[in-house]
Amino acid sequence: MNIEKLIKLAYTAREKAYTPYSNFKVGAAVVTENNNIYSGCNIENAAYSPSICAERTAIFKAISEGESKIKLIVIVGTNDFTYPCGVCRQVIKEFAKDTCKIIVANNKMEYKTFTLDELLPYSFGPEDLRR
Ligand SMILES: O=c1ccn([C@H]2C[C@H](O)[C@@H](CO)O2)c(=O)[nH]1
Ligand SMILES: [Zn+2]
Repeated sequence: MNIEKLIKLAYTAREKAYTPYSNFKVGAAVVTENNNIYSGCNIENAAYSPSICAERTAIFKAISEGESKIKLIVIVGTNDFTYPCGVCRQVIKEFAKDTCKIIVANNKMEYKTFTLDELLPYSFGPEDLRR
């Protein structure tokens, strides 16, 4: 699936965002190494801390369906470019292929592409526990 279609999928996922507290809606779409696609939105909670970001919703949907690695994630926020929070960067680290692309898009179909190393340098991950 091309990037434009994935961005559109993330826009559609964003429509489902449950954000009564922030009213900041985010959508995400991931492509797994098996070329399956999962999307997700942010889901907030009255107790605030149980809230989850769109990126983690999409990734956890993929993992819970038996996928193991993601090769691309697209993120669309409410206004301008929205970058993944630190927690989501760490979750991407856990499940990303080395070549994983992180694509941040705005509402005009414009997008920027990053590597995880750019967004999470000097990271800690699964390999650090295997030494
Ligand atoms: O990259 C981001 C940044 C924020 N949020 C969500 C968390 C919260 O529901 C709302 C405001 O922070 O946006 C995401 O889903 N992804
Ligand atoms: Zn996050």
